[in-house]
Amino acid sequence: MTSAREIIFVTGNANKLKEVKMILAPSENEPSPSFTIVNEALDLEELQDIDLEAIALAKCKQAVQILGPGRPVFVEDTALRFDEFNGLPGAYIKWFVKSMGLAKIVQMLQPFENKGAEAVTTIVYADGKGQYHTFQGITRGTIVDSRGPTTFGWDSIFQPIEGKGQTYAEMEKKDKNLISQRGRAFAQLKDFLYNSSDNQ
Ligand SMILES: O=c1nc[nH]c2c1ncn2[C@H]1C[C@H](O)[C@@H](COP(=O)(O)OP(=O)(O)OP(=O)(O)O)O1
Ligand SMILES: [Mg+2]
Repeated sequence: MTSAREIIFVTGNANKLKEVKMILAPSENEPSPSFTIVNEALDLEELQDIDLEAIALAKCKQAVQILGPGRPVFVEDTALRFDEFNGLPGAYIKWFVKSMGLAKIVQMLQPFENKGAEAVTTIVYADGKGQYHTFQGITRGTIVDSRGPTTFGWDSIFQPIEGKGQTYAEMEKKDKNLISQRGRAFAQLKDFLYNSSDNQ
């Protein structure tokens, strides 16, 4: 048996890595894929932009520059867009969580009736042959008072519409992955990596 091709996931976020490894793993009846995922925890610069694809592409190009052009690599950027704020904080949500904390983020929406939000994960995969491929997943939800463990970003204040009234933080990982923006984006990358003939 030949050794599996390595694909590098550049992220400094251990929670993302854990979810992505679960999502990309073969399901029960699927044969093992011809690749393995390895992690590089590089701290990439992130473009200041509203355009989520532009942010993820710039992040991926930087990873390619650091790791070398011949190595397959992907990055993802995850945004939380409030309807009332026309999509902000968006990609800046990381800095809101870090600087303000979850309770004040919830309070920002207190004057408004509309607590609707969408979570968006944008992946850019560089195939090691000079091509960049983009995938995106979106999940709609509501911003609520924090419920559940606060171990992963804004998981405890985001209640997806499709769930059973639980926040992401209250859900089992496998259930979150079934409906989450990350689950949806990586299902597309999984399909691409498992099935695309020029990826063997
Ligand atoms: O499913 C999620 N549920 C709750 N919170 C989440 C989720 N996914 C990302 N997050 C948080 C992490 C970070 O505070 C921000 C995204 O920022 P983002 O730049 O994409 O992530 P990061 O800097 O932590 O890792 P990376 O090294 O991959 O850029 O939202
Ligand atoms: Mg980041």
